[in-house]
Amino acid sequence: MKQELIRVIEIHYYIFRRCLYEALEHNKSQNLLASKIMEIFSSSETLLLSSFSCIVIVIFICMKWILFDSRNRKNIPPSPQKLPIIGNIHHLGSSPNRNLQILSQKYGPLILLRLGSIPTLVASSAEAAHEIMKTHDLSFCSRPSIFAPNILLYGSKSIVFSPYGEYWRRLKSLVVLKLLSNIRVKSYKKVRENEIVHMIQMLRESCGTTIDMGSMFTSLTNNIISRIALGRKLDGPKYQKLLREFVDMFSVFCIGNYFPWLSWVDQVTGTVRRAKKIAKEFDEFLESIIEEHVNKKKGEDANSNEEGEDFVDILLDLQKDNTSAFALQRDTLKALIMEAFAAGTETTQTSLEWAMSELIRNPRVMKKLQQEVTEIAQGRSMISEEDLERMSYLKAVVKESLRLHTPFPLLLPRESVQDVKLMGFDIAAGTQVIINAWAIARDPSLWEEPNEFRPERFLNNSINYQGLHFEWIPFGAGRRSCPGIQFSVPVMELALANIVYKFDIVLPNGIKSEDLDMTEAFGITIHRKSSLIVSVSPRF
Ligand code: HEM
Repeated sequence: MKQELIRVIEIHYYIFRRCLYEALEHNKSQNLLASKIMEIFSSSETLLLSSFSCIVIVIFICMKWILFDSRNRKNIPPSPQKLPIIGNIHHLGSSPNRNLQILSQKYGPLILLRLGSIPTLVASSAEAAHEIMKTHDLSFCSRPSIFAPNILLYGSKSIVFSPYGEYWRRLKSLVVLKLLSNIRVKSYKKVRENEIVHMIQMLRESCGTTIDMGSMFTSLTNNIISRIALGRKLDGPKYQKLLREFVDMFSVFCIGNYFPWLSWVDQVTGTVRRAKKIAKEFDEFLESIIEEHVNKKKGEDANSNEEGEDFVDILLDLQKDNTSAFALQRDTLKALIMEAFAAGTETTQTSLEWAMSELIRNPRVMKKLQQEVTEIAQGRSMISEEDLERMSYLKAVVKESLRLHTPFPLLLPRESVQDVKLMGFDIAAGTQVIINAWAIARDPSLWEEPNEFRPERFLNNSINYQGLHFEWIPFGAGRRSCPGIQFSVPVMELALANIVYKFDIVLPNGIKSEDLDMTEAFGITIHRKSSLIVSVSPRF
């Protein structure tokens, strides 16, 4: 090695001298200068100096060599073949959860993809999920910067897409303690029950004809969230449309999400303009709602709203609270309200639609559920939230449906904040992380007959919503887990219990229940591709 180094220095020094000589020789008029320079160059000090610079160059080369070698020695998770420029984007296809499941069967539970220019780790086993969201939760607790929330949520000022840090911590604890606490969510019981009565009325009116259950569940969840968040319903097709566009914007393809340096293309394609237009309209609407609340508070009749305080009321009070360590800016307030719509409506609506689809396709389960709710209701006109506690089969139905139809099949992307060793692999800081919760929930080594709808598997076991059992994580786990569980689960349970209690449900035009189309469509959530059109008839 030493000999080689000396030889390299000698050769470089010789070549350097030769080149200089040739270059100067070329220009005859500079001959004198050439010989002068060569003279200087041949002096012993210069020899020393140039030898030193050659050594520096060689050390630099060796360092690079060593570094490159150590990088090579790093244990990187397996990767399927990449295409030039796009990397592995083509592997996602139109059903990323299914396609990534297939890849994991070939390459193992941890795969490293390159989506455009973004290194992306995909985890597809309960063990990998446990390692990421529990053992190394702190290393994987950030979120990547994504186009839609940057525009729609005031530069990602809400919780979901905030990078990990003090701002996110304070905001999350504020929301968990003030907006989505157990007591607070219970206080909205009247709103939920009231909207369920309204939905049952719609179903009753549809008897003798058909009804689109998906649209009905959309109205139910929109009404509940808007009454709780804003104090009133989003009446009129204008706001319904705006809300639809707002939610849809989160699943629009943006080149900037894969190639940050190409985000200008999203300007050219009009995606940015469209998002800004929606954000502006939503902002104007929220401003008018906030003004309404401020004016109402001025004429303070504290309990004038019979539904109690809504989210805007609570947040405005927090804004005025000088004792709070966290100054709540107006944009943050609006981002939190928008987030409730973005995170809470489509997820709950989709879950309800899938649960109802599975009940229709599985008459045995439907019958068993109807027996349970009828027994507990004891002839009362409606099932109340208090009744739900005793409905263990209903709870199992909801959990089983969330297992087969995890609304966010890949959860929400995370990002590593530091280099970390994960199951023997080296994961670099800044790697995007996807957890295929859908694949885990259908893993045959964890679930018997995983593609069957069998609520019984959730009876008499301890799997709960808290994200402690990594084979079933529809709400995520760890620091970034969903704070909206207590908000959405009672809505799903109450809606399903009352529908199956009051009605028998069949598919129209004599379509057999087992022929119900269950094709999935991938968007912000995984939802039914076709509408769920049914006929209902009263049970008594
Ligand atoms: C069926 C209904 C719902 C499902 C399946 C669901 C699922 C999820 C999932 C998978 C995550 C990411 C967890 C992770 O990264 O580990 C999440 C985050 C979140 N969810 Fe939900 N969610 C639902 C309803 C709601 C509701 C009703 C709200 C609020 C009203 C809500 C607010 C949030 C927020 C704020 C976060 C971000 C947490 C963070 O980044 O720290 N979710 N949700």
